[in-house]
Amino acid sequence: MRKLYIFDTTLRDGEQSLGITLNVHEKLEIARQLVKLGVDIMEVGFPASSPGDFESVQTIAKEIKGITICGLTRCVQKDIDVCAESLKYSESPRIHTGIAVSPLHMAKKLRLQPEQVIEAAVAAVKHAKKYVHDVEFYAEDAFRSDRPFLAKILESVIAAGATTVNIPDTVGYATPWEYGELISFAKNNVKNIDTVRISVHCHNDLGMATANSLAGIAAGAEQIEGTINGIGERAGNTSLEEVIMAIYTRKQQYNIDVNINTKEIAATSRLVSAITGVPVPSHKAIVGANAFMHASGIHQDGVLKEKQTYEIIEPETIGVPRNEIVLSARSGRAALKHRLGELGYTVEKEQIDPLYAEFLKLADKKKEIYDEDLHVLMGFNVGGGKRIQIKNLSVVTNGVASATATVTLEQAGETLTDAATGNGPVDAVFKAIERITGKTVRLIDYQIRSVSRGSEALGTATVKIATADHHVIIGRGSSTDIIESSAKAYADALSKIN
Ligand SMILES: CC(=O)SCCNC(=O)CCNC(=O)[C@H](O)C(C)(C)COP(=O)(O)OP(=O)(O)OC[C@H]1O[C@@H](n2cnc3c(N)ncnc32)[C@H](O)[C@@H]1OP(=O)(O)O
Ligand SMILES: CC(C)C(=O)C(=O)O
Repeated sequence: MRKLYIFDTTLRDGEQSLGITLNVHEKLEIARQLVKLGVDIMEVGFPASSPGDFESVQTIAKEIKGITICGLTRCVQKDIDVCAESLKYSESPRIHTGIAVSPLHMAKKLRLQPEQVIEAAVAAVKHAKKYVHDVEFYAEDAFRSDRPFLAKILESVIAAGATTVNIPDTVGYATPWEYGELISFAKNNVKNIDTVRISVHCHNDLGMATANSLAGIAAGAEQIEGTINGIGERAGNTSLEEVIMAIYTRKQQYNIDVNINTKEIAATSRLVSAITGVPVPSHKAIVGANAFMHASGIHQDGVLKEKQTYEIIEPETIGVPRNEIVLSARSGRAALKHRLGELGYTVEKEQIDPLYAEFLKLADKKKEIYDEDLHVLMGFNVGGGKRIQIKNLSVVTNGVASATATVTLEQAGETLTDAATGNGPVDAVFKAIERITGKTVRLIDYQIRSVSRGSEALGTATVKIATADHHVIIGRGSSTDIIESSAKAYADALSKIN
């Protein structure tokens, strides 16, 4: 069976999604989960882009072992030097360098002649080879390139030492049959292509990234690049979980396999969504909340008679266990621990009592506790070591555009109370928290959404703030009361300011 290499770029191209900036701790947490998932290569940043990204790549290169760690560069010597420096401690470093190859990009963006582009590409690959053996070359906007020129530049970089060639559909313009043809073209027309690995990298502008990637794989590509939940520049990248499960589910027919621990897919998707603040649509393939729900009578009847009538993937395969026990305020620690275990959480002995207390508080407000509630409970209340914790709050609204909030919070072991007015309840709460903590920030974004089911569904608030030195920080908080969620989210964000 042919092996397909999985190249995850959640921490590079995924982070290029509008509004996402991850700090080193957040990137490291996702990187650790990607190891559990079993990806073959992870691209973790563009080290020359900022000192923060350099630090993230360097930290991941130091901490994450047993997997290839990759950094992106332009065909610019300084980018490559910085990238090599950031990857210095990796056991298996890869430099991913490249340049645009379409007539449009070369003429209008790079303002270079095609021959100059080839020179820059060859020089970059040779320069990267001075540092690492494993050099991937990307031919940006390859889908809109002139094919003879594409063949020429790929031959040149292979001769210069590239070990993988990436043939992207940078702007998501291809259709599956055309993208398959592009990969076949490269296989049949580029000298020595069989000495390197071909990689596919697709964007989702026309909603075809997964289909195009599969067409590329069918045409002979050995590596697929994508992101968890499909996040990325503009309409996003190929969703890795979709390609992985398409290959996994149909491996007998296509004779291709992936070396992925599929049981970690749901957990990885949840973590990426929680850390980036980008929600997963409920109908999203594989990881959407409804992906394994059967709503209409004929389907339910079919599934009860034989699961396979409407189920092509068993939810357990991606780490979503079937639920046979109902959790409520009448459940005990054993049932709670059992279900959390099924959902993939390890609960230490000393965690169970505080966790159970939180569980009961929630269960008293809700009839039934769903898995989504448990994920929130685990994410926000256990082992988080949050330094600012909301203890109490009350809000009085005085007309349509004015409110007064009184907040009590715990910060560094002290319990503090203050009040503030604002142009609405949430604004007043945020101002009261700022007064107590003495931290003044700029609110860039604020969102609230329901994350569970039932009449008292949990609302999760996500706030994005910018500090005076322009660091962007995301905070989250959940409660059945949306003002409390908002307060918790704000406190969570302020807790992360150094
Ligand atoms: C398709 C992709 O996803 S590519 C990856 C995108 N990622 C990023 O852009 C990372 C974040 N970017 C950055 O931090 C900055 O843009 C930097 C550090 C890379 C460059 O910053 P600056 O030096 O200020 O350049 P700026 O961004 O204004 O313009 C890009 C320059 O690189 C050139 N360039 C673009 N791509 C390449 C390339 N692959 N190889 C060589 N040169 C390139 C452009 O032509 C332009 O050159 P010019 O200034 O001579 O016109
Ligand atoms: C940098 C390259 C690989 C890229 O992201 C693209 O072409 O979309």
